[in-house]
Amino acid sequence: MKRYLSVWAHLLRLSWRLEPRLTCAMFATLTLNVVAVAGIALALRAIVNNSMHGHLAAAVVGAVGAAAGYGLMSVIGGLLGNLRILLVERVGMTDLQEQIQLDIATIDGLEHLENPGYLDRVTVVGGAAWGLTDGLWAAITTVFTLLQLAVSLVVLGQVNPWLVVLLAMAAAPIWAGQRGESVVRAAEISSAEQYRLQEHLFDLATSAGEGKEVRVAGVGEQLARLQTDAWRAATGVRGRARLVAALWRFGGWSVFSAAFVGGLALVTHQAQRGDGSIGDIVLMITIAASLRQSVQTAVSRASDTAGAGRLIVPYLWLRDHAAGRRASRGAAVPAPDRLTEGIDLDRVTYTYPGTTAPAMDEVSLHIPAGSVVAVVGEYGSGKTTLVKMLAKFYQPDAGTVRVDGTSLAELDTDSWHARLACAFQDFGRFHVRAREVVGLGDPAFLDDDERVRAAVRTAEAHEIFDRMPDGLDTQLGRELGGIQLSEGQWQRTALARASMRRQPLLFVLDEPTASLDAFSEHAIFQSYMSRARALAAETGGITVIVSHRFSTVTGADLIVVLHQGRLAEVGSHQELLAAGGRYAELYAIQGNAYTDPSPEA
Ligand SMILES: Nc1ncnc2c1ncn2[C@@H]1O[C@H](COP(=O)(O)OP(=O)(O)OP(=O)(O)O)[C@@H](O)[C@H]1O
Repeated sequence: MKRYLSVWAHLLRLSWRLEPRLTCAMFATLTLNVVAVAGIALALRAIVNNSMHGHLAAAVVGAVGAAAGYGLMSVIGGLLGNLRILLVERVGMTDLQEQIQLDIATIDGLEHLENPGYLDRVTVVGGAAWGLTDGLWAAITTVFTLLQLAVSLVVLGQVNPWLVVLLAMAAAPIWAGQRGESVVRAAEISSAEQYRLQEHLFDLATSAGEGKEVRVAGVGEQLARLQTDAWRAATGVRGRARLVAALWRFGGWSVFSAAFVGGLALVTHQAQRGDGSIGDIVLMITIAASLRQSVQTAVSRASDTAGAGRLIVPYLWLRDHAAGRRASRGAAVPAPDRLTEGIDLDRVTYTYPGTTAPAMDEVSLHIPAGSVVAVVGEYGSGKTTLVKMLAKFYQPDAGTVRVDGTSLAELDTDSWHARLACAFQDFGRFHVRAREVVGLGDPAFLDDDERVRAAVRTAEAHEIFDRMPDGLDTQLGRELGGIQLSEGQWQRTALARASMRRQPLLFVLDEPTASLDAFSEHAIFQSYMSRARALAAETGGITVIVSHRFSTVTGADLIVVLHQGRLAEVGSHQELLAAGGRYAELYAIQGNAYTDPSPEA
């Protein structure tokens, strides 16, 4: 509870710091709302009683008070809603959202983005800024609405203590409404499958992709019939549930109306007996009419507060996780200027969270400075995991990765990342301008068009960029009104991005040509081989190429063969062929597959 309150307190301080005037206006409006209803009711009573007793001046004062109260009431509702939205937009969606995004984007490693247990929380908290800030104002509004109810009850209680029962009765329509809603929700859940089915059938019948098969098979009519049946089944269940919900609401309102009539009779009787006044009747009607709305507001804002409470747990988890990761960095050693020895893996073992088999199993390997290393192996043998380990995206469960003798765990992550250049298999498709899609590879040179163009040339991507309608200003991605690229073209943009850093200590190409044709692949490997040699001479930088196609990596200094997370073999192409082991076998199979015409062909 203390930690929950600390989050609300933090958000309130944030609101005060960023938007002091809006925050004050919000509190002022809430305070006016507390007294408005009771004030109007008292003013109306004063008008009636004073008019009846001929006190004209006092009746006029009451009328002015009532008019002011009604004026206030008519703006307060809209004002509260608008102020709330403004505060959420200007505080939650700016500062808090930025802080959440920063935490997610700067946590060391990838576990929080890959491990399903973490990912669920990251997904929730990633979109939580609105709900959290709104939750603060929901909690404050709940408190003020309860105060408003308390004031109204005190005023009613003065007329007749039994009228306090009206409050409980005002909750009846709300309770019955919620019962009805839960019936509708249950019906929606039970008919969700039929509903999804009819949506799916509709998509099948109307989309271009499946439309081809639908026409060839001639099943258009059947699909339309099935879709209608599924629609009827889903809406039938939902329609009946809405009817039940309407009955619940009717029942709830009947209870409140009965209590209202009872209250009216009581106050009227009191007035007839001379214990009360006609003004009391007007006062009671005014307050009772607003009771249901106030209870409704208190209930719905309290439930919004509880809803936001569910966001607090993942939000606090993210804050703690990010802080813990930052603290565990310790006194980090900066990355070296150049590599002299190289990178060593010493019995490195790693199992992905939530899995049982290690993706890297006691891998020991020396990668000399300045070398070109090819990592090969079947699907799922651990190639990408190895390069991610070198990039310090994961901490080994056991064993150590050393860079020129310093454990990667001790190296400052940011400074190591600043000396990496990577084109990953699951490359990013950034919907930004052409200049940025490449320049983001080295933000320090984002606006350096010459450097961007050089990276484009290195990635052999100039043909794509030359054809862009607005050159480097071209927007990419159709959703943003930009041009659409093919998979191969997106991959080239990733390669160009990875080519922005001129002097990386580690240059990773993880299946950089998987979406490209054989001709492009050959040209790219030639280009990157000579770049790797230049890099080796300048900084002792290592180039790691992951590939399925053995024929493309024969020129590497060192070929690392992985099998089920273990190091199967390591050596040069010639050494591995001579050894006649797994590499030689797989190389022969791939060679035959490319050269032998298949019998069916
Ligand atoms: N994020 C992850 N969470 C859980 N398991 C993972 C994750 N990434 C990879 N794995 C598992 O780890 C093993 C090694 O995967 P990895 O991607 O390193 O293999 P790979 O050799 O690069 O495969 P491919 O050639 O298909 O890219 C596989 O069994 C894979 O299913």
